[in-house]
Amino acid sequence: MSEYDTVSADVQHEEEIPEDHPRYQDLITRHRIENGVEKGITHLQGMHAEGRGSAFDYLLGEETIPSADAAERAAAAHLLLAEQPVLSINGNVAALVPGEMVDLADAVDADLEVNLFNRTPERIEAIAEHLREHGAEGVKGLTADARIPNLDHQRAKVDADGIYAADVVVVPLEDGDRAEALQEMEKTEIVIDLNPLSRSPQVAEIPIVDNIIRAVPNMTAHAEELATASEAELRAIIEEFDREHALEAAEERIRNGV
Ligand SMILES: Nc1ncnc2c1ncn2[C@@H]1O[C@H](COP(=O)(O)OP(=O)(O)OP(=O)(O)O)[C@@H](O)[C@H]1O
Ligand SMILES: CC(C)(COP(=O)(O)O)[C@@H](O)C(=O)O
Ligand code: BAL
Repeated sequence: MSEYDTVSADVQHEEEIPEDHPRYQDLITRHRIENGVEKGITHLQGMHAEGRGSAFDYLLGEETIPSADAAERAAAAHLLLAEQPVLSINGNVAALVPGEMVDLADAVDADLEVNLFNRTPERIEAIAEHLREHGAEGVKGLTADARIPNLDHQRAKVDADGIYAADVVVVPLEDGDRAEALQEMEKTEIVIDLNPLSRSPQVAEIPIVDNIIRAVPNMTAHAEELATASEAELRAIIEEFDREHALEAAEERIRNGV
């Protein structure tokens, strides 16, 4: 029996959730994680991670705060300027925003790479297939012929022509150790994480403190709007972005509601 067999098969479908429920988006999110576990793409621990994120989102007011929108615009600018951008996909990301990640990859000409903390061949293949079902053409992460230096564990496994070679990497819902190790490789790291105190946003050049469900479509919208911007304009957007302010503004909203 696999760990997934212990999860109830009685998973509600999204369309059964009343749209006028005041916490509709949070309910949808929970159900997507539950469905991800059922399908073998999300690890059971993904539910704990979702619970942590959900608590922070509640305190943020379940909205994209202005500093997060600025971070999402700066992230789009970085991705458009990148030579080899890669979007990292774990089991939670695959369950929550598969089509949206494919759209972002298309908008900025990035690769998608499956990169897991709880790595198994079955989950890697199931996630790659799930992304393909949502329109992805080439999915990286299956070759795993390179290692992130100074990082023990399965989570160090990456593709030599993917995350290993990337100049800009989007790492949503990332663990702090891997975020730090990628930072040491001198990559421009864009982290999406609802906890501004988590180690990952703390080390990222662009910390996005927002729910991935809102952040990714907003990054794509910014990228589409900036598609014809000059290099100087994109660099100015990046220059203007203040990462310390973004982290402080998110913490202030969570602690004091302002
Ligand atoms: N839907 C979501 N959107 C954005 N962030 C989320 C979402 N769901 C969960 N998170 C965040 O993703 C992170 C996943 O946890 P993870 O174990 O990878 O990091 P951690 O151990 O909490 O922190 P650290 O980065 O210090 O290791 C948590 O910080 C959680 O708040
Ligand atoms: C559950 C997860 C957020 C992702 O795990 P995976 O899909 O295996 O990369 C993990 O990093 C954790 O915090 O426990
Ligand atoms: N994400 C798995 C546990 C951690 O290192 O945060």
